[in-house]
Amino acid sequence: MTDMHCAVDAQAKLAECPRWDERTQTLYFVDIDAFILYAYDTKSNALTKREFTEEIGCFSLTEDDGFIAAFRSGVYTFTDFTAELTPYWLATYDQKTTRFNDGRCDAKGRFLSGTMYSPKDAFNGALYQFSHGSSTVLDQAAWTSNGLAFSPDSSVMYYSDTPNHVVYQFDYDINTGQASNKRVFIEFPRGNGRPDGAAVDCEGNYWSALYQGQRVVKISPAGEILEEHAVPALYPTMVAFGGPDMSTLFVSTCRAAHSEEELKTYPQAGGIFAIETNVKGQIEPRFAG
Ligand SMILES: O=C(O)[C@H](O)[C@@H](O)[C@H](O)[C@H](O)CS(=O)(=O)O
Repeated sequence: MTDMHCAVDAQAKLAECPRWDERTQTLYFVDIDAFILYAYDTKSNALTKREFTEEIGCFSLTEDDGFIAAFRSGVYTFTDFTAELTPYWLATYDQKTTRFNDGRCDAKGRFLSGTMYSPKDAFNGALYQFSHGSSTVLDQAAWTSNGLAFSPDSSVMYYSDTPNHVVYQFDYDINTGQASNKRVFIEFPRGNGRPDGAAVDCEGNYWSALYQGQRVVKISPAGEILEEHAVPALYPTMVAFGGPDMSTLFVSTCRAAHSEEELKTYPQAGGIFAIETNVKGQIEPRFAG
């Protein structure tokens, strides 16, 4: 396996939600705190951006090549990279303390996204599910919703609460969208990184970006750490599989959390890094409406 290299030197405040478009070989990602959605065309190396007026936490592509995205004020759709936003679900939570953070679609095209409750004095972070105009709260017991991912057969849903250093598993019924039997999948010791964004490969392994842990870990479905990969930044935030054969692992990173002294060691923090793996990732499901 090759070392991790910088694929996009974005210098982002908080790069997150890398998402591979297999149809166009484009890597999309956000800079949450700069209110930006980026598109990196891997064929031309062109990087384009769209600026919004609030934090964009995460997004999924749609079946008709549009976007559904979760912001601070709610969930919106847009038909292409530059199209105007159409409200899908407006926040019922307190926007002064809460915003959407991590999310993705399940295999039936339902969009799920969890919220980040910044005061961290109550477990107000919730996991929402959106489909055909309706919304459902699947869980409400987190500080920072993160690490949402699904097993290849959709029978297991993963969901992390970053500041509490834990990743949960749920049983997931892809036909009904119901999640049940919440249990701890893995807990990480304090002081050496905490589970941020994640992806599951085609073999069912859970790849987790360890925020403040300077690495990505590959974890078996049974919860055994199989591999660790160092990241040239202290704060990896999320991973995504992509590339011509879906075996490239992209890793987004946060720049703003580094000190000026740390940035001398990690000058490309805030970038998107990449490493070739010996497994294939799942193609991301698209929002069905
Ligand atoms: O990258 C993310 O998912 C969050 O937006 C980050 O801010 C990060 O996960 C969060 O800050 C971690 S924690 O809440 O400080 O533990």
